Amino acid sequence: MELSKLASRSRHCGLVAHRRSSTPADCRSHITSLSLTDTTKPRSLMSTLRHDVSSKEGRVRFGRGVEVQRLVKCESLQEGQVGSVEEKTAFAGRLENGAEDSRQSGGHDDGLARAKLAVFVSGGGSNFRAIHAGCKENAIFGDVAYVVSDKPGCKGCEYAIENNIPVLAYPKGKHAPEGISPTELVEQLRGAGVEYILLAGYLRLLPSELVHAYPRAILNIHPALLPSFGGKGYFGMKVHEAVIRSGARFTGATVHFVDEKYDTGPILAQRVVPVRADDTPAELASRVLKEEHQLYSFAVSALCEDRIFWREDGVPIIRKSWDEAEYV
Ligand SMILES: Nc1nc2c(c(=O)[nH]1)N[C@@H](CN(C=O)c1ccc(C(=O)N[C@@H](CCC(=O)O)C(=O)O)cc1)CN2
Ligand SMILES: NCC(=O)N[C@@H]1O[C@H](COP(=O)([O-])[O-])[C@@H](O)[C@H]1O
Repeated sequence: MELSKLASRSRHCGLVAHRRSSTPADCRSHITSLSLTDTTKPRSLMSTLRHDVSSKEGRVRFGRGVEVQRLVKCESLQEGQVGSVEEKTAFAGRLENGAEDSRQSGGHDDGLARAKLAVFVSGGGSNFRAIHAGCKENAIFGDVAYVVSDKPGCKGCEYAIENNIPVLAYPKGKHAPEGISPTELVEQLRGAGVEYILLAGYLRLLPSELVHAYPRAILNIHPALLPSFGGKGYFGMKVHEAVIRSGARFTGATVHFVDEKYDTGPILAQRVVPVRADDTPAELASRVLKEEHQLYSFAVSALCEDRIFWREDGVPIIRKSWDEAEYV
């Protein structure tokens, strides 16, 4: 799709090219537009771009749908040197057939579609309920399309059913004899157009098929400051018991992207919670849980609005707005 056509359809087509002080002030920039086919995958497009924009200069980000990234070259620079660029990008894939009326896009005036979410739970589901409330109040530009659980009788699943959200049982087990296979799980979620997966107190290891099917699109909330107090065996009250036993003066909550192992994926956001000398695990858990609800909603809101960019070293960072990074 030609850039000009896309520009007319998306509000995100404003180009923001920041010149570094080292770049000659007389730098004139011209835009090299990229023609784009609908089948272009953001990743291949970005890797194509990346070799054009030297890694120290370019910051690329992955959003939903197909991204159009414009390469700004400063002609007055030395041959081969590229001025630093930080560009807004446009997302062809999420535009709703040129939706003009912002109401069609759930209150956002840029014609983008709300993200479809799947939330994985195993217990009470308070983080899930906080996310769901955020979606209903439009604090999160998304909708919970599915709940997945290894314990379909848990309170989180009861809440889903009360709110007409379909529940999938995964994996098959004593609490879920009707559980589906990893392949069926991927097919169901992909088939329903789910774009992001949110683990919220889910206590099983996600299968690698799912992790690979959703690169940079699965988040987890952990009730401690990773990488401390994480990994196999660290879940629920066990985490807070370990924190208190260790004598740590601070704990907190972590939102991270999910990889194939427990709690080792890239950290996206954290909040600190002081530990009190006389804390019981339950008292500490309660204070941390309050922070989790706020932090997770904040992070999921950024995810659904494509306000996460990835630093060259692989650290994801939330943008408070298009022009301002917020390292939380
Ligand atoms: N592929 C991934 N799957 C999951 C991750 C992850 O980071 N990558 N995070 C966990 C959530 N989690 C911590 O945040 C976590 C959950 C459970 C365990 C654990 O030790 N589980 C026990 C079984 C517990 C039970 O079934 O009652 C175990 O595996 O022996 C550690 C960390 C969710 N999945
Ligand atoms: N390692 C995973 C883990 O311990 N997750 C934790 O389980 C609790 C679930 O509460 P919820 O079901 O009320 O959201 C939350 O504190 C969450 O951080």
